[in-house]
Amino acid sequence: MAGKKVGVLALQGDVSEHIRAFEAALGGDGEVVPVRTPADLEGCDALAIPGGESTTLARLIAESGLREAIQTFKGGIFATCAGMVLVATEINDSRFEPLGIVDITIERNAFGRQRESFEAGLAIEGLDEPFHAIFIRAPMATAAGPGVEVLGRTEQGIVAVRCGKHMVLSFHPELGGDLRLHRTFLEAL
Ligand SMILES: NC(=O)CC[C@H](N)C(=O)O
Repeated sequence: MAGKKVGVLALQGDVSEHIRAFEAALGGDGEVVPVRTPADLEGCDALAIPGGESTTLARLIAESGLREAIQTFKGGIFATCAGMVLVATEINDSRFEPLGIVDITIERNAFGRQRESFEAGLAIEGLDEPFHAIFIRAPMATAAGPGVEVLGRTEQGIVAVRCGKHMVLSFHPELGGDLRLHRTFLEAL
């Protein structure tokens, strides 16, 4: 994973947390850059799409001209929470079209009002110890296509998947200081 360049979509959401987490995971070997335009994405090996508000992010992605640039991006995508909604092929919200990059069907805010926010020790495929996962108004996947590997689920549904170089998570690994998933992602680039 030497010398990788990671872009973090910097239009809305918890951008600085993602930048800090990837800087820590790279440990000085590589660089992390904010992505606001298609030109910023050029030369990146990966793009992180942070949590935030997916309806707003979808609008800002379209306005910045990044929609097509992300759809044709050859690197790995690390999508969390609202990012998970955005990369999906299908969502239960007709207000915007997701990017259609990872073959998953998404239910937004899937855990209901009483559980807007919760934390859970989650078993994840490939990790020896459970991952302390922080969920904030999280989506979940109700279905995953044939090319998609399910890495983790709760009683309600799928919360972590991989698809080629992409890693897609309902929760927020950029909060909490556990960088195992960042490292797994970077190693596969
Ligand atoms: N923390 C988050 O990213 C929440 C995502 C939000 N519920 C959405 O669908 O946009």
